Amino acid sequence: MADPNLAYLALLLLLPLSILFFLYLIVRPRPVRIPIKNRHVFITGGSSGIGLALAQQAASEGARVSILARSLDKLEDAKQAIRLATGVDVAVFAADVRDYDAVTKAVEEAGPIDVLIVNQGVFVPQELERQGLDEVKFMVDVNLIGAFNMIKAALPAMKLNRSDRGPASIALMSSQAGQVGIYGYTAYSASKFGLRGLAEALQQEVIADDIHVSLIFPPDTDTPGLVEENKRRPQLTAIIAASSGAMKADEVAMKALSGIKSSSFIVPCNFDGLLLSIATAGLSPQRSFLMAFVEVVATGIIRFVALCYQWNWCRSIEKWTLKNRT
Ligand SMILES: NC(=O)C1=CN([C@@H]2O[C@H](COP(=O)(O)OP(=O)(O)OC[C@H]3O[C@@H](n4cnc5c(N)ncnc54)[C@H](OP(=O)(O)O)[C@@H]3O)[C@@H](O)[C@H]2O)C=CC1
Ligand SMILES: CCCCCCCCCCCCCCCC(=O)[C@@H](N)CO
Repeated sequence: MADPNLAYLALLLLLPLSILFFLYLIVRPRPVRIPIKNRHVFITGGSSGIGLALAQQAASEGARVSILARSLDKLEDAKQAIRLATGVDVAVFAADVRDYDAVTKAVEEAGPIDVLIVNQGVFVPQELERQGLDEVKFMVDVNLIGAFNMIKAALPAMKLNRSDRGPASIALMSSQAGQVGIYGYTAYSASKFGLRGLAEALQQEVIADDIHVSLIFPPDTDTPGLVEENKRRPQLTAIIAASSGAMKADEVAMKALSGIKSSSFIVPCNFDGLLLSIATAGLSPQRSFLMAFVEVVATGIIRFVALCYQWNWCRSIEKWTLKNRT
């Protein structure tokens, strides 16, 4: 005689397994591998911090690498550093991403791109009430409009002969502050949230051309940019941002590159980032059926954890305000 407990157990196992199988059937777009070796990787903001680490890793994996930034001096220094570390020469392009004509010229000179990494970014933290609109516009222009300029300039040649050249990637460097708004980051968070809208819509437009979009979400990362930022970061910004541990530029570059290679749409960089990505999954594509399963099962409990973070942040703001109000 069959044990009824066993029957319950079988049912209990059957439910998650069938959800898993269902997700395996339906996740779209399907994951693809995006090779790096012998391909043209073009990195904006490639002369410093995360971009420089990405350029170095891509070069050491056998890619043909181009880097773009404003200062030619910093580009030449980066080129030298990459040559020393890898023995590989990268091509450098001095242009401001806010200048569409300059960017178009650079992209034409560099030749058709297989992997475009839009990584340039500026961050000037400040309460909106105290921040000038010039700084607000600066961040939106460089971080968001700069991404539009780069993609518009690169896309036509990226699409050309794609079927002979294999799958391509457009990766955008967002930030955890592009998944949750943080005190002192009104303009910065808006620019980075903006990249998400751009990326979700763009992925639908270019999937038929075998182009795969990735959005990367690093926490605080030890770079020259962060050193500058820290000189004027409001205390509360630092307190709240410390909710996610800091990373090294090399670690972020490694996570980013492996996310790009596996064509992941959302690329978190650490464990808090993974929780954050599940909490904010929304209607983004998820190419991994395993991650899709984790999202389906864990979203409720992670929302609970997210509300605890909000509670904690609000408490920090209250305490800080009490202490600093005369
Ligand atoms: N460091 C951090 O804590 C985090 C950073 N990020 C994001 O990662 C990206 C890289 O940050 P990070 O490595 O710290 O930055 P850095 O400040 O160290 O480097 C920024 C790079 O972007 C270039 N750049 C800046 N403005 C422009 C422009 N208008 N046109 C072309 N290039 C430009 C810089 O060169 P030049 O000045 O010569 O133009 C430099 O190469 C940014 O998008 C940032 O928002 C995300 C999360 C955390
Ligand atoms: C559901 C559970 C969630 C748990 C984790 C939440 C952690 C959020 C921390 C956000 C930190 C934002 C840092 C931005 C860094 C950056 O972009 C700058 N250094 C550049 O300006």
